[in-house]
Amino acid sequence: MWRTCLLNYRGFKNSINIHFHRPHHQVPTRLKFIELFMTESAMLVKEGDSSNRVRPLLTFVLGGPGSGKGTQCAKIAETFGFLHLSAGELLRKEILSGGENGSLILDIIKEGKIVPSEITVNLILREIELTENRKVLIDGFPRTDENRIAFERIVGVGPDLVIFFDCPEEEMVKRLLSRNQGRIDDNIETIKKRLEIFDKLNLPVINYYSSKGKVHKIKAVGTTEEIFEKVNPIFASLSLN
Ligand SMILES: Nc1ncnc2c1ncn2[C@@H]1O[C@H](COP(=O)(O)OP(=O)(O)OP(=O)(O)O)[C@@H](O)[C@H]1O
Ligand SMILES: O=c1ccn([C@@H]2O[C@H](COP(=O)(O)O)[C@@H](O)[C@H]2O)c(=O)[nH]1
Ligand SMILES: [Mg+2]
Repeated sequence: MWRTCLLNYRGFKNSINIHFHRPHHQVPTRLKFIELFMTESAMLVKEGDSSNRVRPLLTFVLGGPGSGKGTQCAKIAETFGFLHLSAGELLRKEILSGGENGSLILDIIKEGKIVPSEITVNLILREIELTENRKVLIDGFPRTDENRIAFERIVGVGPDLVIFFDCPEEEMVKRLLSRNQGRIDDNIETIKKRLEIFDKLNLPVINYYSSKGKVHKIKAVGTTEEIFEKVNPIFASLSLN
């Protein structure tokens, strides 16, 4: 049995209808996902409801270890209804679930190094495929230019915006050493390595997105609430409904 799907693509100037015709049993999630992601500004237009984005609004949230990415993402998610995906958390879950890459991931995290892109991108992709939420925060990814390129290759698009929490090293170290969540990488030896990797590999990613005009840099000092006061207007100014 064949099925015809209609996608109304609304660009900045024009609107076109795209018809997909394919066997009913061949509607795999990945294909659906590629369709959904085929364009930066694709919108599914239901009659009387233009608020239903096809492609999720993607936000990358970056910053050094302990800069407060997770803390602020939780507040953004709660206030603005985003799905919060922490790449580090997905990798830690993969270790705990005894997945096939678990021991490799554990060894890499202990050293503060970066997990191969394919593994992380596929974990993120799986979560995006599972959710109906069209507003997604990706916390702590991409960590390297290679991560960034792999994401764009596999997913087909980049972020709509990037938040960069800029925090002094000594503040980050202080926060990490008092986090007390039993993380294997929250010890001073691994923290030093994570900071080095951040400077060497993650700052170039931030610079890349800055050159594209996508980065909102937030000075991440002060209380959680003070920092959120700087974050809030960025999301409040987006048309999220
Ligand atoms: N503004 C703040 N002032 C003081 N402590 C904070 C602040 N924001 C977060 N923290 C605390 O600092 C620690 C690190 O914060 P968080 O986990 O949000 O950082 P992160 O950027 O996600 O770190 P990582 O990269 O290691 O996952 C946590 O214990 C958190 O409660
Ligand atoms: O995209 C990613 C994200 C994380 N890692 C590894 O996990 C740890 C912890 O990440 P947090 O964001 O601090 O929770 C990080 O130091 C890396 O080792 C990764 O490889 N790729
Ligand atoms: Mg975190």
